[in-house]
Amino acid sequence: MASEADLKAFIGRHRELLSKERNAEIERSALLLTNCGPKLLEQKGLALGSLGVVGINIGLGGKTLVELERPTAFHTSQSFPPHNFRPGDLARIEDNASSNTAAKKTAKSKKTASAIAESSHATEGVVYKVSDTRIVIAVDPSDSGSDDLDLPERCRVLKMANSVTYDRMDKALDQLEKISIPSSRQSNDKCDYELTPLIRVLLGISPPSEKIPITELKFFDESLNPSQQKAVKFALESQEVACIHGPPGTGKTHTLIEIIRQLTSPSEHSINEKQKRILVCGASNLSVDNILERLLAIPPPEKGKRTPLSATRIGHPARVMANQGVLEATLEVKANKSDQAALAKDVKSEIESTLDLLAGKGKGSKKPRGSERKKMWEEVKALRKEYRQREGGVVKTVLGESQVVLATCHSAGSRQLRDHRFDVVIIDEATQALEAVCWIPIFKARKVILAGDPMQLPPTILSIDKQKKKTSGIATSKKSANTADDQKTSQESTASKPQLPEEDEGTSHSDADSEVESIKGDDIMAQDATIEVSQGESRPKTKTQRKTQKKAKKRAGLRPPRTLETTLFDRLERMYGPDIKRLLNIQYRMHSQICQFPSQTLYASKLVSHESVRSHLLKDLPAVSAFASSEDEDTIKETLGTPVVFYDTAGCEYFERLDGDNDEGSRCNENEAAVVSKWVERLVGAGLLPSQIALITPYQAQVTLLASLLRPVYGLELEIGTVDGMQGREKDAVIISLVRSNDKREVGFLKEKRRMNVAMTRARRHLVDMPMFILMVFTNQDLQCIVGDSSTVKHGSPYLKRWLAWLEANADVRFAEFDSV
Ligand SMILES: Nc1ncnc2c1ncn2[C@@H]1O[C@H](COP(=O)(O)OP(=O)(O)OP(=O)(O)O)[C@@H](O)[C@H]1O
Repeated sequence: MASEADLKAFIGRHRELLSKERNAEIERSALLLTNCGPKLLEQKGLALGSLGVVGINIGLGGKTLVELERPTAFHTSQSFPPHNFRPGDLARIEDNASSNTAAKKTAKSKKTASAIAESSHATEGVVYKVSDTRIVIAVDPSDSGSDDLDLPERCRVLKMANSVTYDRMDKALDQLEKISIPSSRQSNDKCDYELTPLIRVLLGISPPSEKIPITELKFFDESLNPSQQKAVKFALESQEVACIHGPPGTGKTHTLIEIIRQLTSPSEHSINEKQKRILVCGASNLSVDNILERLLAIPPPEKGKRTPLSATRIGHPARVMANQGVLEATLEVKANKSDQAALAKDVKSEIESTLDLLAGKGKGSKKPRGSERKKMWEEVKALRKEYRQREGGVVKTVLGESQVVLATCHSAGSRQLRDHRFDVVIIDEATQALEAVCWIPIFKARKVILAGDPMQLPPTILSIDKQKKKTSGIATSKKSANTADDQKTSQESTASKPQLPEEDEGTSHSDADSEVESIKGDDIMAQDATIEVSQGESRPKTKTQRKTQKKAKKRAGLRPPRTLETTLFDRLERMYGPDIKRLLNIQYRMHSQICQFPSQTLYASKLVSHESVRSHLLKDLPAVSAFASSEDEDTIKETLGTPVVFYDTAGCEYFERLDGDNDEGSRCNENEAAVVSKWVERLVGAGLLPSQIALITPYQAQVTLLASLLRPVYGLELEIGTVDGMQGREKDAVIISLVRSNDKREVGFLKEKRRMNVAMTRARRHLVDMPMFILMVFTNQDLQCIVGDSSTVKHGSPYLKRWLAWLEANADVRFAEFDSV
C-alpha cells in the first residue's frame, strides 16, 4: 500500500518532470523563433506566411475567430504547404512584413523573440480549425489585455509554445496532492474532489475491488470476436479500473463502442439498472472524433424502445470541416441550434457587425480611429460579457442533456465541464497520453477504462535528452538509483522511505533499445499467458511464465516515474500485473505477411490475422483487378501480387543530404524520393487511386521533398507524412522511405542537434526505433514497399538488423543497382 511518503515522492517527481518539459517546450519555441528566419520556419511547418484575413466572427465563449487564407495575389496555390498547425495549438498572428524585417534585425542585434512580438504588434490565440486552405485562430480578448484587434493586411501565423495544457496538468497534480495527502492542505484550501475508491486504486493506496460478475451478457454487436467480448465483459465487471490492450487494427474502437452502448443502455439485455453518464476522452482530437463518428453511425433504436444516444463533442473539433456528423454533434453547433440560443445570437451579430466596422469593412471601408475606435471597443467588451452570460445557460442545458460527452483529456479541464460529473471515463490512446493529462478527466468520474497499445508511439517528450543524461546514472549504478533530485525528494520525507524511481526493467519504452522492445513484447505476452494460468487450471509451465510470476510477486507499489514516457497504462500494468488488462489479439487490417514481423517481435506471436485480411492483395481490390485484367500478367504479379517489397539501394550511393545550409536541418534523400515517385507512378498506372496510397518517412524534409514532387501530379489525395502524423491511418498501399544512407553508416538523428531536430521533425524517438513504429503505424495494407539502404540502416540497432534480415528472407527484395523500378 502506498504510504504518504510514496505519494509525496510520486507527485513531487511528476511536478519536477512536467516543469522540465514545460521549460523544454518554451526553450524550443524561443530557440526557433530567434534562430530561424521566417522562410526556414515556414519550411519547418512552424509558420504560414503571407496570409490575408478573410473573416472575423464570434465563437463559443465570445472568442473572436479570425479566418486566414493565402490570397491569390501572393501565392500561386491556395493550399497550404505541409505544416504542423493543429487545433488547440497556440499561435501568433503578426505582420508579415514587419516580422521579416524584425527577424533580419534580430540576426544582427540578437533581439529576443518577445521583443519581435512587441515591436510587430502581434496577437496571440488558439488554432481553432485548419483545412487545406484556411486556418482559423480563436482570439480571447481577455487574454491579451487589450480589446483592440488591429490586424495587418498581410499576416504571418507562427506556432507558439502552449502553456495552457501544462497549467491544467499542474492543477491536476495540486488536486491530487490535496486529496491524497491531507497534511498538504492549508486550512483555507478548497478541495474540488474527494478521495474516491478509483483514486485510491490508481495511486496504489488500495487494491482494485473484486469484479462484479455478469452472468448473462448480451452483446449489441454480435460480430465481436472472443477477445473483444472478453474485454467488454472485463471492462463492465471491473469496479474501478480496466485496461484494454489493442494492437493495430484489432478493433479497439469497435470494442469501446460496445462498452459505451452497454453502459448507456438500460435495456433488458444490458447489465445496467440505470443509464450511466460517460465522458469519452482521447489523447488527440483524431481519436475522439473517430469514436464520435462510430457512435453517430449506430442505427437508432426501434421506436418507443429507447431514446437515441445523445452525444456532445467539446473542444476544438479537428475534423469539423470534413465530417458533417461530427460538426452537428459539437457543443458549438448544438448550442447555436437550441431555442435559448436565439437571444444570444442577436448579441453575437451585433458584436460581429461592430468588429467588421472596426476592421474597415463598413461604409467607405475606412477604419475608425481615435476616440471613436475606443468607444466602439468598449461596446464590444460590454456585448461580449452579455453574450457569455446568455451562452453559459445554453451550454449548461445542452451538456446536461448529453449522456455521452466527448473531449480530449486536456479539454476535459475546460470551463464548460467544470461542474460536471460522470459515472465512467473512457480514455482512448491512453498509451500516448501523459499520466498528468489523464488525471484531468479522471477526477470527474468513479471508474476509468483505458485503451491503448504500449507497443506503439509513447507521448512526445521534448525534455527526454536531459533526463536521459541524468538517468544514465541510474542505469550504471542501479543500487543507488536516485538522481540528485530524487535524493532530495527522499531526504525530505522522513516518515518512511518512498519507493525509488522506476528502474529500467525492460518494460519502459523510453530508451529501451529495439532488442529490449522485443523482450518487452515477450514479457507482456508471457504475462498474458500467466493470466490464463492463474485463471485456469495448471501451474506455470514455461521458464518465462515462472519468471513472470515471480516478478508479479515482488510487484512494485507506487513509484515515482523515471520519465514522462511512463504512461498511466504502463504504471498500472506494472503495479497490478496483467490482471489489470485484456488483450485484443485478432487484427483486421494487414496481410498476414505484413503482420508477421511485428507480431513475432512485439507481441510474442500472439497477434493473428483475421481470415478476411490474411491473404488479401492489391490485385484483389475490385477497381484494380478490373483494370489489371487488361495488363500484362507479369507486371500485375510483380506490382500488385506481393505484400512486402524491399527496394534496397545499398551500393548505389544514393546518399542522404541535410536540408538547409547549416547543420541544423532535417534530412532528405533525392534519389530515394525518385524511387518512391516511380513506385507511386507504377501503382497508379496499375489502377490504384492516389487516395489509396500513403508515403511515410521519418524526416520532415523528406516529406517536403516528396510533397513538392508528387502533390502537383496526384494532388492532396495522396497522403505524405512523418511517422508520428500517420499513426492509426488506413491505406491500401504504403511506401516507406528510410532516407538514411551514408558512408559512416549513421542512422540516428544528429545527437548534438537533437533538440532542433525534434522540433523540426516532431519525431518522437530515435531513428533506431523508427522502423518498429513504421511497422505499427501503417494499417490495412495490401502492399508495403520499403525503400532504403540496407548497408546503412542495419547498423542502427539489433532490432533494425533483425528487421532487415526478416525483409531479406521474406520480402520481394529488389536492388536499385539492377532494377530501374
Ligand atoms: N469483430 C470484428 N469483426 C469484423 N471486423 C472487425 C471486428 N473488429 C474490428 N473490425 C474491423 O477492423 C478494423 C479495425 O477496427 P478499429 O478501427 O476498431 O481498430 P482499432 O484497434 O481502433 O484501430 P487502430 O489501429 O487505429 O487503433 C475496422 O475496419 C473494423 O471494422
